[in-house]
Amino acid sequence: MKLFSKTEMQSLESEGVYAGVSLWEMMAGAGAQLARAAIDKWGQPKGPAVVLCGKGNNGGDGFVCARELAELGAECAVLLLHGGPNTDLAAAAFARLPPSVKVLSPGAEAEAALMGAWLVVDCVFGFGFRGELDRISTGYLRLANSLPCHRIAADLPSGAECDTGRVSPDTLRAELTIAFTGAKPAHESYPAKEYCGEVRICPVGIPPELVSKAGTSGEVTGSEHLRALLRPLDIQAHKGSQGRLLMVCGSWGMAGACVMAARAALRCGVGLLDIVCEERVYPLLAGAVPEAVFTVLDGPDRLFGSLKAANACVLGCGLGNGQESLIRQVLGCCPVPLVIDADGLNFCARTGFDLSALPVPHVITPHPGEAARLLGRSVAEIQAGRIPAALELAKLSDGPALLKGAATVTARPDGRFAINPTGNPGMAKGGSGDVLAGMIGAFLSQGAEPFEAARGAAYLHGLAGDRCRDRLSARGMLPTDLSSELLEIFKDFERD
Ligand SMILES: NC(=O)C1=CN([C@@H]2O[C@H](COP(=O)(O)OP(=O)(O)OC[C@H]3O[C@@H](n4cnc5c(N)ncnc54)[C@H](OP(=O)(O)O)[C@@H]3O)[C@@H](O)[C@H]2O)[C@@H](O)CC1
Ligand SMILES: [K+]
Repeated sequence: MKLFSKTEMQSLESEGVYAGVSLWEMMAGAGAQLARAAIDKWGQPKGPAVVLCGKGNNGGDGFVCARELAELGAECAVLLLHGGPNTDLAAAAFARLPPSVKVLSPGAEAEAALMGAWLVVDCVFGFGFRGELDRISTGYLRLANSLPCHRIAADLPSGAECDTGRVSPDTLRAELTIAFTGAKPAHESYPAKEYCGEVRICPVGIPPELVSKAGTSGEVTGSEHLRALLRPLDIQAHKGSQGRLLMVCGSWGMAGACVMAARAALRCGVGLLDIVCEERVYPLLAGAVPEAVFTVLDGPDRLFGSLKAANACVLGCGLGNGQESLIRQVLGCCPVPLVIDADGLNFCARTGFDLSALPVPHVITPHPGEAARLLGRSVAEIQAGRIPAALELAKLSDGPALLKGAATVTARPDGRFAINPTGNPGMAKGGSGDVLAGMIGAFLSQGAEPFEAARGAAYLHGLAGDRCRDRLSARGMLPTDLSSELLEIFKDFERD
């Protein structure tokens, strides 16, 4: 599914106008959809509706909605939070308000009306909002959030930034958000996603062929992207043709990370798995992953030989921070695509290693803590703007960056990004990331393009997690349970 940024939406609007649909028709469509959606969701009005309106076109949608609600028999008031409209379009909508719709300004009467509302329609800001909410909006949105009324948002909950998914404190908490024409990044990325409630996409008159042809830099990953990764196996396949993956993972005290990454990679069809490890962890790993071969480290020559033989390499899961020279050697001479996870990333953050100088394709897979270390920010800052953080990480490393967490964001250095819709809180457990790194490594070793490998693996990983939750509960499921669900998913794909 495409995600339209503010400028992408504006150019689509212009194309719509060029195709003969006026902006006024679009606004009339938006306001009507909003009123209809509220009635459709909550039935005939059981009390007054208050439409909170800003100065821009989102406010204009609100005036149309107020007229529609009044025509449906609702007692309705509009509250002009920032004075009269400042666009011709919104002004035209304002001029068409019927006399039965009360027009209020901030003050005691407005507060009393809001407190008695059955329905609050949020038309303060749409995709034009950026930065922080002003004092007046904050006060009224906070009041609206505290009331036992229904709340519907026009396009976006006011206080949520369209392109970044950032929110201000007191952003409207909607039960239902009507996204006009198409979804926006903020509908799918946290923290804004949490404020949207149910999101319905409603056309407002732009010809559908223009919408489907429009290019967007953001999208939501879907099963079609996974299908593209899971190509049918060649009837003449042999172990050498199914991808040879090298793992430089696991250490004394953290062998489990390597085991989980290795098993996940094998489950994703890797033909040959070679694990580089210290001598003392070899017996442990050999018992846990009998399918793998091992490069037991007794000198750099063995490492170089294994790297050269591989099609891809996973570096970092469970390596700890005592393996600097090993990590340095891999980063310094790896001739094949690389997944850099966990302690590989911590090494880069600690030493300032320039990931953009790597001569081979590479994917970085930080969780918010690792991302914070790489970008020199706090975890809270990363989480407040996950899309921009992922884009910045992709630029920093000059390769795809996958920022883990709810609605994982995979970004490319050129500004394109994908948000992952699968997964659940049951996956927030040590080991989940190791499984994901192994899966990405597997697809890379089988020749997938790095961004596609990362976003497809994230989708598959979350899908397996959702099936685990349904079977085992979110609380009780473990990262090691993901494997059995991968098998079921692959069976479904092979049957189709
Ligand atoms: N695409 C479609 O299909 C259709 C889209 N339509 C609708 O148009 C909406 C977009 O309208 P829009 O461009 O007028 O922007 P909108 O969100 O109303 O806000 C702009 C105002 O907010 C202000 N402002 C910004 N940040 C602020 C802050 N922090 N604190 C205070 N003020 C702040 C900003 O001020 P300025 O930056 O100009 O100083 C400006 O005055 C879209 O979401 C949808 O609802 C439909 O009508 C037709 C079909
Ligand atoms: K809004």
